[in-house]
Amino acid sequence: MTKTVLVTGGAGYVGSHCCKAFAQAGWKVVTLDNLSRGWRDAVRWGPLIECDIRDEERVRGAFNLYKPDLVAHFAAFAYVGESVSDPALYYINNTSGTLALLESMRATGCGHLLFSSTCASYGIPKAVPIDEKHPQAPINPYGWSKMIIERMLEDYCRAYGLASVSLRYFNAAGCDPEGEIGECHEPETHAIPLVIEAARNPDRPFQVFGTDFPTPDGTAIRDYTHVSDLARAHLLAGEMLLAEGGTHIFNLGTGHGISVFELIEAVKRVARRPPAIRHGARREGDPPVLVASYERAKRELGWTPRHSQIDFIVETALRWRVYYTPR
Ligand SMILES: NC(=O)c1ccc[n+]([C@@H]2O[C@H](COP(=O)([O-])OP(=O)(O)OC[C@H]3O[C@@H](n4cnc5c(N)ncnc54)[C@H](O)[C@@H]3O)[C@@H](O)[C@H]2O)c1
Ligand SMILES: O=c1ccn([C@@H]2O[C@H](COP(=O)(O)OP(=O)(O)O[C@H]3O[C@H](CO)[C@H](O)[C@H](O)[C@H]3O)[C@@H](O)[C@H]2O)c(=O)[nH]1
Repeated sequence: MTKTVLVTGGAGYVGSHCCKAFAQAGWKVVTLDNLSRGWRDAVRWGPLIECDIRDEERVRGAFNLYKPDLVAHFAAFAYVGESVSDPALYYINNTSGTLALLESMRATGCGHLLFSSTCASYGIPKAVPIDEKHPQAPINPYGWSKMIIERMLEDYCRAYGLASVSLRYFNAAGCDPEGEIGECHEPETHAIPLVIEAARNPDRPFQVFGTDFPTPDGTAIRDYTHVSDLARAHLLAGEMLLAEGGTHIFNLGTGHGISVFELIEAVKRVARRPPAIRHGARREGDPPVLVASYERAKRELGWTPRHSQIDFIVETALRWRVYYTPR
């Protein structure tokens, strides 16, 4: 029988790629998004319910109508800097919003959830690669707003039987290889789209946030993971969850770090143009190195990244930027 997934935040970057992956695997997909930071035209694989996750009456109506087997919960705000200047926004939208969603699930008998967590919940790592047993010590309200949700999910499992998987993404990167959807944040703060922009437009140079990190080339190292690989992990996690239940946590990364200078070189190679660059100060709260161990996802989900070579990430992001961006 066809299974149904309700995707909160499905009009956003990672959520829309997941909608595509589930639809391609034969699932019925329903998106629930208030379009506060998402895009109507990214919703291509099923209906859009334009609604806030905190609007419990309408959310419960959607659950009663579509009777989803699984919820994939992406809806959140995700700007670290904004979370520092306006933490209330993050605790209200992310943490309290998720609590409202959990209550709607409980009221309507939906018992399976995939949750977008983040490597930001680890804070400054004590050792890399980071595995799931590494202590969580967020250094900003965004990370806290997500870590508290992981805790809620454990308690909801113990008391009410809610089954969940928290997926701690490292840096989501790249765009749909078929060019149907891509990354559109406004404002864009992520490194890859900004370096690409700097290669296309010398008037918009890319500012390197810190060249004095304790790394081989002095710039910060991140684990860029192709968004289509993340999407496939959600599908595998959803199937596992329906079969096994329980509370699970998985890192999603590649185990391979790329420095900001290496990223700039990759864009130069792929775009065949040198991006305009400025060297700037470190951004507050940026750890020097964030690299995942994804051994648990490999072992328990059978997941390994397939599309996360940096040149392919840049190629797909560039293709989207050139052909598909204007909205
Ligand atoms: N992009 C990354 O590198 C990254 C890394 C780690 C974790 N995450 C997490 O993954 C998820 C998706 O991130 P993204 O980059 O796709 O963000 P995004 O902003 O592109 O998408 C988020 C979507 O959620 C919607 N939304 C926000 N608040 C809502 C609410 N209250 N009700 C209904 N819809 C709401 C927005 O309109 C948007 O469409 C987030 O939870 C984020 O914290 C992202
Ligand atoms: O203009 C810029 C933007 C970024 N960077 C650098 O590029 C790297 C990647 O930065 P991003 O902003 O693309 O990504 P982050 O690693 O800061 O953030 C990602 O990981 C976070 C957890 O730390 C959150 O989960 C967030 O949602 C997710 O995008 C960092 O070293 C950053 O300092 C620059 O040098 N210049």
